[in-house]
Amino acid sequence: EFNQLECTDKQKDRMEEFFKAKRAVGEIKQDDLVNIYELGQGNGGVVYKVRHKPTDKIMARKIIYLEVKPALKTQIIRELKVLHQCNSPYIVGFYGAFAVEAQISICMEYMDGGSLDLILKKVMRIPEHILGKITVAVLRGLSYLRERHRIMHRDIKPSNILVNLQGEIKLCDFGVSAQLIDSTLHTFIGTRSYMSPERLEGAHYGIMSDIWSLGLSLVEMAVGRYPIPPPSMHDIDNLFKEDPLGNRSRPEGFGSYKGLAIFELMEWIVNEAPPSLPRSHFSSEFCDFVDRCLKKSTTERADLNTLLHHSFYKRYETESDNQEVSSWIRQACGSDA
Ligand SMILES: O=c1[nH]ccc2cc(O[C@H]3CCNC3)c(Cl)cc12
Repeated sequence: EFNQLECTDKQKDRMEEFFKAKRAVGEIKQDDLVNIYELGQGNGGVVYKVRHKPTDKIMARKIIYLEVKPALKTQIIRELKVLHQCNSPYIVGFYGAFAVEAQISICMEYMDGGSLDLILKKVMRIPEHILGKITVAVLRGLSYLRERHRIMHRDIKPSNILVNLQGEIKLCDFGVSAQLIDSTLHTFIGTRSYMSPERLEGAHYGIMSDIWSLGLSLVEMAVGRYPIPPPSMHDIDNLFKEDPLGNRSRPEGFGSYKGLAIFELMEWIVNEAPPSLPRSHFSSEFCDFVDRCLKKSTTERADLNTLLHHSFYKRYETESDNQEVSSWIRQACGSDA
């Protein structure tokens, strides 16, 4: 089910625990689930924290409303079954999927730390050593999807990277069902794009497009705001001005930052220079890592294997314990705001 070699003993134990819980749950029926509250929205669906009554198991349930012909709905459910084989410490667990009328439900492992976009809103910026651990998890998750399932993620961004209080970091919302992708392409709503220049131009795209999205996501989480158009040095000084009271309130004008309209953003990504990290606040390895991810030309951009040998990745791949991330997540979740 998953490559024994790549997992630490603790990761193996956790995977076995999940498989045990999944066997206890068995086939999920709509009437066995009760909604607790909404967790997030995205990719054409709403995600709820739910309880599976027969086992009292807490899960995340993504509901996608799709008015499609029954034949397509059956195809989507069949394609989603591949998720039963997606077992990795870096991919969020899958309990099952089912369809009722125009609703498709995807039931997944609940991650009690939430998604990184919501955490970012609370903590303003994510420190470099945490971003190093996030980079390791994302690259390993992308490698797993490519090596074992020959798929790319298609939607790498902070809101699709989930964390839990044990310090685990996992990917969700990757495009496993071709039909579901086709059926929800028109539902794009959003004010930002993590799509690579080649994808925005309608050219062929693949895993290299995920690498661009990772680079852009890392710059956003490091600086604390969506990095297009790139913040000026003045903006950076403002963003990093440690408030004397050390409180978390954002500098004035931050919240009211008027971003570009989505089309202008896409034009900027295609026509202007890519964003980069200010060397004044980050290590040269980190700056170099994101520069290699954010090359506009796919031939210059680093591929997955190059990044797995990059000094920034190497610096964080050794520590296998989640303790450091766990305590950071706990203080982030605990922080008021
Ligand atoms: O706990 C979760 N487990 C699985 C999935 C999931 C998805 C979530 O949000 C979606 C919507 C925005 N991006 C991902 C959120 Cl906020 C949480 C979870």
